[in-house]
Amino acid sequence: MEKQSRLLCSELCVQRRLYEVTLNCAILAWKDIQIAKKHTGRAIYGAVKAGSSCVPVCEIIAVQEKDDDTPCKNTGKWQKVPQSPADPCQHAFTVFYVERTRQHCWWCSNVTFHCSDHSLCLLWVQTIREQLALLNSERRVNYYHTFANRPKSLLVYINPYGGKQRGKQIYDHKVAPIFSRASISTDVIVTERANHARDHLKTEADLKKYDGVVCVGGDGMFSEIMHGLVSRTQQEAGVDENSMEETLMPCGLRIGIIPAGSTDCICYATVGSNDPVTSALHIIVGDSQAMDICSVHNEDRFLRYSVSLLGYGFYGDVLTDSERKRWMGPARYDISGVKTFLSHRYYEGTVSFLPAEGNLGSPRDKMQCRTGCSVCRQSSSDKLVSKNEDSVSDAECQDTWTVIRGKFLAINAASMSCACPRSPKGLSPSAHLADGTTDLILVRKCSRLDFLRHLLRHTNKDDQFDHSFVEVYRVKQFRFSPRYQECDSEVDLRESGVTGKRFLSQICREHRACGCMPSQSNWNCDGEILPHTAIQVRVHCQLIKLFARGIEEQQVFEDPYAHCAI
Ligand SMILES: Nc1ncnc2c1ncn2[C@@H]1O[C@H](COP(=O)(O)OP(=O)(O)OP(=O)(O)O)[C@@H](O)[C@H]1O
Repeated sequence: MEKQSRLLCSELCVQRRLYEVTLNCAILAWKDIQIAKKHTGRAIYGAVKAGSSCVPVCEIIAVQEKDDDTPCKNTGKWQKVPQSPADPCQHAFTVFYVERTRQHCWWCSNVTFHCSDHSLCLLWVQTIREQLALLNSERRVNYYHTFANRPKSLLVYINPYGGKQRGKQIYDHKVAPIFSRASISTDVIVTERANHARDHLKTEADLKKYDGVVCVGGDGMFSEIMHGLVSRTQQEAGVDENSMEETLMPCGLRIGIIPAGSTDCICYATVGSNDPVTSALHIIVGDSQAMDICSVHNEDRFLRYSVSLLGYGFYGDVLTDSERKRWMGPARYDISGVKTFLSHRYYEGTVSFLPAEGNLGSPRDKMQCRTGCSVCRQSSSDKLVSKNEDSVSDAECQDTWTVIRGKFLAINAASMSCACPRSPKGLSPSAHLADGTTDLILVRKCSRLDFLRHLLRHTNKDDQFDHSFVEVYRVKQFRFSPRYQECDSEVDLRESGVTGKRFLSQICREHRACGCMPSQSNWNCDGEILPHTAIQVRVHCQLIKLFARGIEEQQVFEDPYAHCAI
């Protein structure tokens, strides 16, 4: 690692012990002078070992000069302000910074440095602020990651009814105070109805005023925001969303997710936790994680975008059933899951897909998408090259489509691992967030016991694809058509939201041969039911960016002082 030249180095007090405090453009480090004399061992980042600690400048949230008459931050108690000019605690400044805790969670820690000289105190505050300001004017790389600009102004949408209906409380108590500490200005809109945020983003919002959009809610709320932003971007670029062939325009604004829903899968897959403070800190430090989006069409009609799961058969049926049990709360997913499993329905149809080529790995290569993922980085540079060279488009590769007909218990397309606390590995553990592909998983008709074995493997270490009745492909596009084509009356029923008994009885009337087994399932598109079963799906590489950095690997840090050129 390249050594950085020192900007400041002073002897300052922390809790009345003398520390050598050093700042360079990458790191702020402080070392207990007495302890350091005794120990020469290596220190672990973020932990106070052998009396030394450090924090990367890009993870400093703010620095504040401490008023003499405020309570001491470190003890929370009021302390007498020393009068003697020689008192080393007379002037102080506090640095707020990111500290990692358990399981990818972050929290806002702080340390207060004291000194006797006011001008020295001011110099430290000013120099740290200058370094933070530089983060906005240049892209910096820390140990693992390139940082984009920190946001200064955000548009925040809060769903007050998501999850346990605590969205507003979570934002007001946990997020707003740290945004304000980091001097981020916000315009907050508490939604009044479903699709309020989507419609506002699509038509009204003055997006030029903001550096990002924040969604406080669950996956459904995120989907609203993503649809609003993607559609607005296409409108402004004159791109027709109904045309499958059009290349969609990437969105300029990043999206932050403050988790306040029931499942918060997208947040979990992109940050590694569903903790609101962690997400707020990722927003403040200006993280940037690109993400693919699938467009879903029926013929020449755009239906929806998807970022996580498109599921037909099992997951479609679970969602359809659970929608009728909304009054049960989150328990409905378990009940509908068991019911759907016991009904053991299979569906006939044809799946065609365009396989991913090149260095995009395979769904079974056990390469997990993590911060700075090399597969996603490669896709990003491939995307740039193909844009510049106008290379072979997917449309010219028509002859490589693969066609599979059969009876399926489930057809799933996972554009990310879909890991969540219930299924820590997710539906496709090696799926990538931003490689321009989706993992198409076909579970063919099999016995109930075999299907149960497959489902259980989502929760243990065994390979869930290692069954004769499961196939998995990494694809760029796919199509599905059910064996029994849907008639207009079925689509009308779905679109008008009439589901349940009436819908099933309609199908059973039309396909008497199947007894009470419906001939078609529904597509579950990121938790929404699609009105059509015959769909065409195309993955758009890195169409949006989130204020996230993907899931960080277990950290092994080097000696912070190695970077300080001390
Ligand atoms: N003010 C509102 N009133 C009613 N519904 C709303 C409102 N604002 C947003 N919604 C809708 O509520 C739905 C569910 O919200 P959200 O995703 O935040 O929570 P959830 O469903 O509990 O969590 P998850 O999606 O993670 O399971 C979203 O689809 C969104 O469109």
